[in-house]
Amino acid sequence: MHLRATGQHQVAPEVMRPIMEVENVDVYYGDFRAVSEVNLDFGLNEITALIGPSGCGKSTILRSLNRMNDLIEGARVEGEIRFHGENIYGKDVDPIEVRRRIGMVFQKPNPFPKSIYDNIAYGPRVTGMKVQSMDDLVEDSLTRAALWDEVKDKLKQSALGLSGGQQQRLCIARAISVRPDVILMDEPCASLDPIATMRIEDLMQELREHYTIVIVTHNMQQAARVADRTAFFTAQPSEGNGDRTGLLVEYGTTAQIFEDPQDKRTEDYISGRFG
Ligand SMILES: Nc1ncnc2c1ncn2[C@@H]1O[C@H](COP(=O)(O)OP(=O)(O)OP(=O)(O)O)[C@@H](O)[C@H]1O
Repeated sequence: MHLRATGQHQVAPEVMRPIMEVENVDVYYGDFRAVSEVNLDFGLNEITALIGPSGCGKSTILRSLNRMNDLIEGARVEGEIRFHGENIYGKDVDPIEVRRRIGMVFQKPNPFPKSIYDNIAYGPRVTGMKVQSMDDLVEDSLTRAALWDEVKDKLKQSALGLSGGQQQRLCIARAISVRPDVILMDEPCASLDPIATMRIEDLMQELREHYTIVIVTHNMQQAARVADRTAFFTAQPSEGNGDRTGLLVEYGTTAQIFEDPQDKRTEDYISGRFG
């Protein structure tokens, strides 16, 4: 039995307008090759889901998209990842600027132990962004993250007093505040209840009007609901030392991946026979 793809993906254009291109990418942790030869484009204003069994390298690839892996000792990316045509690993590229333009939201909401207002204002301040009115920027970011109405009367209160779902929307607002083009989400709903999860999924559909989203999810129904395109990864023993290396098996529109998978490994995974 296949999951039916039910989300906005049905309108995914056949011809993608790529904003990011991943070309022949291998990612290593020391000598260990965690993922191998990934080729993948991300379409402008699309939601792309990365799915696959545990350990296949989804988070590793996601972190390489905004040079977050730079912060992990021993991590190394080979190949090219282009953003608006420019290699983000190029010699003169500032990784801080890369992370501003390609923001990230993590599995566990991680607001700063500061006020709601300061959580949003922090990024623009430390990056020296020119801001006409910080109040307006805070309101705009919280509105875009569908949180403004719930917090507008308590902006000076600690962000840690918010519910998990609100904290995650705050983290999305924080990512938005520095005006990124792309938002990477690493299992953003993993710690949330079904209602909070639904709010984030609805929010993602609103955000894709203005942003490109790449989401790692364990939840295939979620990929089927939200993503325009889906990439299925798996991990296979590599020759020699028995390590398992992640690889991209199949990439297509979400409808194609879930309803007409071309590779048996994809079919087995989405039909629950594996993983
Ligand atoms: N910081 C690290 N140092 C060394 N190895 C790592 C590190 N992070 C991940 N790995 C290894 O890289 C491989 C891919 O891990 P990764 O977390 O990217 O997979 P994943 O598909 O996101 O898994 P999960 O779904 O369980 O989160 C695994 O073998 C993992 O053990």
